[in-house]
Amino acid sequence: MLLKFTKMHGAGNDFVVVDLISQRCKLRPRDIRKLADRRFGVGCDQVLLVEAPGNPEADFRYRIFNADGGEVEQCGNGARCFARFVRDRRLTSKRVITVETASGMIVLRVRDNHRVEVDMGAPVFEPGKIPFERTEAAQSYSLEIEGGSLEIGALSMGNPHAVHRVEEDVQAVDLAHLGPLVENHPEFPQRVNAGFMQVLSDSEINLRVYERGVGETLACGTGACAAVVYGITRNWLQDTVTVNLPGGKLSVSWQGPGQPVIMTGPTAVVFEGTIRL
Ligand SMILES: N[C@H](CCC[C@H](N)C(=O)O)C(=O)O
Repeated sequence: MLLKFTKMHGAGNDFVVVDLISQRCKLRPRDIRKLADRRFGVGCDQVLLVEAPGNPEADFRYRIFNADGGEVEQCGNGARCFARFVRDRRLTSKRVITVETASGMIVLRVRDNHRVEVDMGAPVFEPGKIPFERTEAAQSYSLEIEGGSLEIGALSMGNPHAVHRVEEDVQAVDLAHLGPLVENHPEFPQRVNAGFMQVLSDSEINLRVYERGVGETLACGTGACAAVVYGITRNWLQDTVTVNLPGGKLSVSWQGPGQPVIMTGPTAVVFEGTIRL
């Protein structure tokens, strides 16, 4: 089977985007893994599928698959690239695009210079909905790791996040060692994205994310949202924050519980291609 795709990235978090409206084909997990494979395929952190909506309120359905082939609920950097992709391919001329995802509806607003603003919806703190095996929601939790403990915030942005504040330079964190220990911690039954943030001021953080199903990525949109929400709940941050990630900067705003998290950032098209699956 020949499949047309577009390679894109949002602040270095890279994607293979496939229009399944114009091309009718069924992708199995092994096809997703091949698309994402950086040697035997195209190579990306996530594969994004563009489909016709099931919900009449939505313009499109947006499905997200990690490089390991697993389908996930949300991808913030991918949502921005999704908006650019559907307009570049003339699937819509709208600048405000409503999209159906596995974790609910999100709204994409196309801004200038290929930047896109995403209403990511409200964060969820109930442990059972993250999911995180604790009985009570708390501002922070002590996670037992290798005989020690890590203080984390835990919340869902549609997908699960654990965020730890480091006092030192975030570049000094041994993410290759700590990341998988958090990602696969038994108290996160669907695994978790592990964020490590360094607070520079009440309006700027450095962040690195070891993503569930991928490993460390150059940027994580939902991870940036989760880190800012955690920082605001701990009174370390005010309501609009610049998030410096290894691959670029995102702007994240949140006005408090029950309110949506608004994330704005860049999109880039790298190349278009056809792959034989
Ligand atoms: N690895 C994430 C999905 C992609 C999230 C990230 N790329 C973003 O921009 O939000 C998960 O398993 O929940």
